[in-house]
Amino acid sequence: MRMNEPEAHFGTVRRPAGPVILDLKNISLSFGGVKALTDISFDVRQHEIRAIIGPNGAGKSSMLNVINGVYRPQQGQIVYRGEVRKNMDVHAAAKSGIARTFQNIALFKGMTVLDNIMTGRNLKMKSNFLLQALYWGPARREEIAHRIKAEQIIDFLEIQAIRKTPVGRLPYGLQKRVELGRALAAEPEILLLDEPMAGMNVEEKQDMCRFILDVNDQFGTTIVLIEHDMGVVMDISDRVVVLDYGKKIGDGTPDQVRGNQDVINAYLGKGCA
Ligand SMILES: Nc1ncnc2c1ncn2[C@@H]1O[C@H](COP(=O)(O)OP(=O)(O)OP(=O)(O)O)[C@@H](O)[C@H]1O
Repeated sequence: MRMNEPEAHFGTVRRPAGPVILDLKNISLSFGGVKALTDISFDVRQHEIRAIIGPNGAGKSSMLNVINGVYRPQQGQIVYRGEVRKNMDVHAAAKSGIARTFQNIALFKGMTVLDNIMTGRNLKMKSNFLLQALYWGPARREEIAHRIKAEQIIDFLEIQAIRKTPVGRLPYGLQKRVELGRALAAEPEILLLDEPMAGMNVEEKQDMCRFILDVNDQFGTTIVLIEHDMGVVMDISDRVVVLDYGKKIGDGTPDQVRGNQDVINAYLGKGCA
């Protein structure tokens, strides 16, 4: 639907998707006797918004955890930016430009919004611990540069008014926005979002949709997201992959997936369309 030509969404014009940036080939992952993923293959194109959907326990979070190196699949291959990734761990994934948010917010609740977003810059910091502790010379200049970047993200996400507020005091929807900000602070090439709208009211969902589309459009960030709200998924995604019991049962544009009988059956069977 939106692979080759930009379309208007929430008032923005989408940039066209580029070449394949992430290729997942025949991924299988088990936990003891539980098969979380069985022979899953799909790819992600540069700049696209790629959704992973499926009923509870389908393997969606496991898939994200494979992509960012939390889990190592027993079988299969991951090709990122044309290179087969071996022994990927979370740190290596983050360093190579893959950032994520979590289903349950993972922020430092006692710290301010600004400080939480600054933690997202850690991987970009070059000066050593001693220089940072002394706040001297290069460390000071670096800190200032990182703060400027953090402030730009705060402006982009329209959270200037709460930049000094401890995150734990914020309503849930704003905490989710701060979490997005922290992931953006790493300037990722691929952003993995695990249920970015979970627990939000309609207005908060609309805001989050707009920010996801703006991130994708203005920074060119490739986005892979898990989301249960079908309206949102079908509205903002370029392509959707559907999992059920750890197997892939559908893959295509929102229209193709909507008309896929296996997908309809899986959702009707679980009663959560
Ligand atoms: N760390 C783990 N140890 C054991 N089993 C796990 C682990 N993580 C996931 N599983 C199992 O793998 C399967 C897929 O789980 P996963 O959380 O990936 O599904 P999901 O589609 O994200 O579900 P939900 O929508 O409920 O979050 C489930 O049967 C789950 O119990």
